[in-house]
This record gives sequence, structure tokens and C-alpha cells, in this order.
Amino acid sequence: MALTGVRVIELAGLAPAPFCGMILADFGARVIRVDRTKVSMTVDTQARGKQSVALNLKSPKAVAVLKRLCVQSDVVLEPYRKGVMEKMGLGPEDLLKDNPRLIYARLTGYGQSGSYAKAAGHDINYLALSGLLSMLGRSSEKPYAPLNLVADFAGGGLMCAFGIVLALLERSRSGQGQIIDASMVEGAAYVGSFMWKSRSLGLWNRPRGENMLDSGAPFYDTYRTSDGKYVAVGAIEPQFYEQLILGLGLDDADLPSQMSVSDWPQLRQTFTQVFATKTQAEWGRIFDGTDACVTPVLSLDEVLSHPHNQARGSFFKDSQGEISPRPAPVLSRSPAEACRTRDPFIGEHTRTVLKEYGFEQAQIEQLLSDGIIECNEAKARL
Ligand SMILES: C[C@H](CCC[C@@H](C)[C@H]1CC[C@H]2[C@@H]3[C@H](O)C[C@@H]4C[C@H](O)CC[C@]4(C)[C@H]3C[C@H](O)[C@]12C)C(=O)SCCNC(=O)CCNC(=O)[C@H](O)C(C)(C)COP(=O)(O)OP(=O)(O)OC[C@H]1O[C@@H](n2cnc3c(N)ncnc32)[C@H](O)[C@@H]1OP(=O)(O)O
Repeated sequence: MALTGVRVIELAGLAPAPFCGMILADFGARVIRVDRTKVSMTVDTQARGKQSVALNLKSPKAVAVLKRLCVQSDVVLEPYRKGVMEKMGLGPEDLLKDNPRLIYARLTGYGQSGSYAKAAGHDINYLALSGLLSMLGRSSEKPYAPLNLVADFAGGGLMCAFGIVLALLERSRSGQGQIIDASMVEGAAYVGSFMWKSRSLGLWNRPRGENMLDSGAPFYDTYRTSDGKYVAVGAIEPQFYEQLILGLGLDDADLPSQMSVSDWPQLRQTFTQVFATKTQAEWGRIFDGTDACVTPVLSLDEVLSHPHNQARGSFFKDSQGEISPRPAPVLSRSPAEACRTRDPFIGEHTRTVLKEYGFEQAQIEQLLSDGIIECNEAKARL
């Protein structure tokens, strides 16, 4: 796999950093998640392929253990508020001094500088500060965050993984590590570059929810079908729009022009009425194999059995029977291989990892009896 041989220490976080770690693990990196001690359950739902070491970082001895792990690693990924790592003696200066090749990735909401740097926040706040939230939502409604996808995952975890891969690539030339300041505000904004760059085209001139791509246009929206399901319509180009009209059984001559914005509400009404006359599957039979850009809106449970997804193996069931998307994109020679076994228990690999990183058995037992580390192999065997 592309990242085979890369060792990553991921400090346990909420959502974006775990996703970043999972991407790296899916593509072959060895990812060791550092968990707190005295915690019964992890909130990391993206622990696929990771190992868990439990360390009480409030103790200087645990800090020393972590430093030793970082000396023999390629990447450390930290998801805490600005200053937290420095307070523990684990700031970039401390770690890069001992391992100048280390890539020190800091994944935060607001970045390492600026007046918000130390403030708590979540996806919706970062999205708001990026400018993008102001554009999301239906006409005459308040801004609406699309789950926590944009800042946490696209602009956060994924962008940070991209930064780590870039830094690894650069290190292969320079031999030097570096610090990555991954701000989710900036990551989200960057993902949204198209919004800024396409303003000159007039794509966003109208109020929120009244433009072509923000649910303003009737040919770029979802419609309810007679069985209470939905279809998605994305027939933008005239030749595709023509096929939509054909499939709907409408006559273009009876309709206003596609790009007549003032007629969009009336056109939407027509489409709504027509889509409501057949089931989602019936529309599938009409539109599949055409260029009308009409697709079913599938639930998370339905994706696995859709013929297209099935043909590509786009989703898989793990050993727990959970459906997951397969890692993307697909590399021809060194594709990712998502681990199919269960996620680790907290501290399941503390002993194995410490041994592998050169700790003596007696040292491990001492750390254990001092409450510096926790080992949970027993739980894993149950
Ligand atoms: C919208 C998303 C968030 C969604 C997350 C939800 C999915 C989950 C949120 C709550 C979960 C539920 C809850 O936990 C209760 C149940 C628990 C049960 O186990 C499972 C079910 C639950 C219902 C559970 C279910 C779900 O998991 C939840 C609903 C986001 O937007 S995530 C993005 C958040 N932002 C960032 O990541 C940006 C960077 N980080 C930050 O800004 C801050 O970290 C943050 C997120 C604001 C949190 O601030 P906080 O004050 O809590 O922490 P920090 O200031 O960063 O300091 C960290 C402290 O921890 C110490 N520490 C770290 N590691 C160790 C260690 N190994 N040992 C000891 N101590 C450690 C560190 O020293 C710091 O201590 P100090 O505070 O003393 O300095």
C-alpha cells in the first residue's frame, strides 16, 4: 500500500483527527492511537486499522513514553486546543529536537494563531467563519450546516491527511520534518474555492437558495416520489435537461425556458407533481441508462445493494456486519485495503507497542503499576 512503513502517532480526538488517522491507516500506515487511561469507551468511531495505547499524559513519565514513541515515528497528529501540547512538554520544539524528521500535524478549528486560536468550537463554527455556511440553505430559511461534513471531514481530517502526505513527499527530498498547521476554517474555505472563483460567472448573485446550484433551480434539486422516497436531479446542461423533460413525459413546448429564473418556481411545481406520480424504482427504470442525471437518493443501508455500487465494490461489510465506504480513491498498483476486523479496545496494544518500541518488560510492568499506562489485552480476548 502507498503508506506502508509510515508510522503515525495519533492523539485521540473527536471526529476530524480520527478520520485523518483512518485515511492514513487505510492506505497502509501503522497508526497508533494514544488514548487516555481510566476511560471505559472510546468515542473514536473511525478507528479502523488502528492500534490503541493508553497513556495518562498528565504524568511526566507518560510524556517521556510518548516522546520515545515519537522519536521512532514519522508523524504525530494532535487534535487539541492551541497550547495544550506545549503545556504537556510535547510541543513541536520538544519533539522535533529529538526527531528532526518528524511531521508534526496540528489539526484544530481556528489554527495556531489569530484571536480565535484558543477558543472551543465545532464544525458549524468553523464553517461559519469560512464564509461557506452563509451560502448553505433553502430560500428564505436560515443557514443550514450539511451534517459536520464540510469542516470536520473535508476541510479538516481529509485536508490534514493531504498535508501529511505532502510533508512525507517533501521529506523524501529534504530529509526534514515540519509542522502542519491545519485549520478547519481554512481547510473548509479551500475546499470551497470554487465559490469564490466562480462569483464572476454570476453563479451566486441571488440570495441563498435561489441560485442554480443551491437548490434554486428546479433542474438541480431533489423530488419526492410516490413511495415517499426521493430522487436527485442534476440536469444542468441543455442536452441533459432535454432528456429529463423527455423522461418526465413533458413537452418542452409547454414549458418555460430552462434558464428563465423567474419561471423556476412554476417549473419546480410541475416537476414536483410529475415525480410524485411514480415510485423511486419506476423512475429508476425510466432514467437509468440515460443522461438525464436522475439518481435515487439512497439511504446508508441501501447503498450496498445498488447495482452500480455493487459492481464496483464501493461499500463493504466488516466483520461486525457494519457497512462502510471503501477507501477512495482507488490506486491501480497499490490500492488501500481497509482493515475488516473490529476496532481496538482502549489500551489493547499498549504492551505490544511499548515492547516493539524498545521498552523492557520490567519497565512496562512498573509503568502499569504506577498507573501511567493501561493494558487491556484481556478485554480483547473476551
Ligand atoms: C461536531 C463534531 C463533534 C462531534 C463529536 C461527537 C460525535 C461526540 C461529542 C461528545 C460525544 C458523546 C459524549 O462523549 C458522551 C458519550 C460518551 C460515550 O463514551 C459514547 C457516547 C457519548 C454520547 C458520546 C457520543 C459521541 O462520540 C459524541 C456526541 C466536531 O466538530 S469535532 C471538532 C472539534 N474541534 C476540534 O477538534 C478542534 C481542536 N480541538 C479543540 O478545539 C478542543 O480539543 C475541543 C474539541 C474544543 C475540546 O476542548 P477541551 O477543552 O475538551 O480539550 P482541549 O482544550 O483540547 O484539551 C485536551 C485536554 O485533554 C488532556 N489530554 C489529552 N490526552 C490525554 C491523555 N492521554 N491523558 C491525559 N490527559 C489527556 C490534555 O492534557 C488537555 O487537558 P487540559 O484541559 O487540562 O489542558
